[in-house]
Amino acid sequence: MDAAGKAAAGNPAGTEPHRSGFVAVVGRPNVGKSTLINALMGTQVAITSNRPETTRKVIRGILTLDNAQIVLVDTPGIHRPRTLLGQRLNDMVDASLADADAIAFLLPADQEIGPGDRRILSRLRSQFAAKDDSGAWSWRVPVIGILTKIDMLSRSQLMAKLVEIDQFADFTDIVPVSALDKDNMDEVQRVLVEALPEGPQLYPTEQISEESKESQIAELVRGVMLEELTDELPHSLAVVVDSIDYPEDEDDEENGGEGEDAAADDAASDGATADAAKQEQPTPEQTQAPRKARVSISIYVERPSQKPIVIGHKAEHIVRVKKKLRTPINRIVGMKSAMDIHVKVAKNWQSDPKKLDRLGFM
Ligand SMILES: Nc1nc2c(ncn2[C@@H]2O[C@H](COP(=O)(O)OP(=O)(O)OP(=O)(O)O)[C@@H](O)[C@H]2O)c(=O)[nH]1
Repeated sequence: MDAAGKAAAGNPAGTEPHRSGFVAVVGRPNVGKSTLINALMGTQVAITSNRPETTRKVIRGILTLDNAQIVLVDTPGIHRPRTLLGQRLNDMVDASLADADAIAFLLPADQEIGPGDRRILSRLRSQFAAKDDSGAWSWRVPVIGILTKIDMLSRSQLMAKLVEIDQFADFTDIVPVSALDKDNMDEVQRVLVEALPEGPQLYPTEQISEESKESQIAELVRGVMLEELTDELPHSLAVVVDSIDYPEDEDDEENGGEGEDAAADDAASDGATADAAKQEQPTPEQTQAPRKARVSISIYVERPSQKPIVIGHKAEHIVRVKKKLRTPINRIVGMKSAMDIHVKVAKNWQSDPKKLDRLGFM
């Protein structure tokens, strides 16, 4: 009996029980996890980019409906760890899977099922499935196969793809979707709700994310930076929001002083960063406008040679990041804000446990 059948059987009066729980969204890099979560949420909670492995933190979107609350756990791309960072990312995936009530396994319509998908499947099976006497796998939690990006397929290709996915794993259900075209989103939502156990609302209705303001801003800055950098820099970029100072905190001398020192350090190190530092100096307008929050952001690269690439000619990347993110950051901070962005070098941070801790990859 499916989840809906069970619910109806246990609920003779016919009123739908309230359901709630965690849905782990898994899939290989670039499969469309963030886009799907955003489309389900109807608001920007997870970053998207056309480059793989942009999702480095587990971000939860909390979707509150009349009959259910779905807590979406976005996972970093599951991949073979090559660095300590890779290992920690995989640990995060384990942690977000461990308390999952259901799993949404995303497979892209525009690519063949490949070794990456098989690796995820075997990992899910080892944690969530058992083989019965006949050799068939049965899941301990519902595992929904979601075929993403179906706008890229013709109708006949779609049918063939659904058959292929059906043969790939014993999914509890399979739903085709295009998050980009908002095609079949209602069905995804319905199937996810049905996969969840009965339970009360877990978070207040107005809460859409468990992320702190600092992490939300850091993710946004990182996403826009990756778009800016196209192919120039690999994923050796980490972003940390050091502080958000509201106007009443502005006379906190320690924070203000640190920001200026960092800008001065940047200026001293090379010409390109001097431009950026100039951009970072508060303008007279900023210093006279105390009703702005001050957001202090550090962007870490692994080598000094990467700094000018990140900053760009005449600090063009920094300027564009600020321009693109002004409105979303004002919204997160809750008032008008000014960004101080400093580009710093943390040598080999991807392999240094202490640096990883400091950069938030605990
Ligand atoms: N055509 C099409 N493209 C999509 C769709 N959903 C996502 N994409 C594109 O696929 C790319 C990757 O999407 P993301 O949502 O960032 O993928 P992700 O799985 O979160 O990626 P990682 O963070 O690397 O794990 C982006 O260029 C999206 O615009 C879709 O429904 N249709």
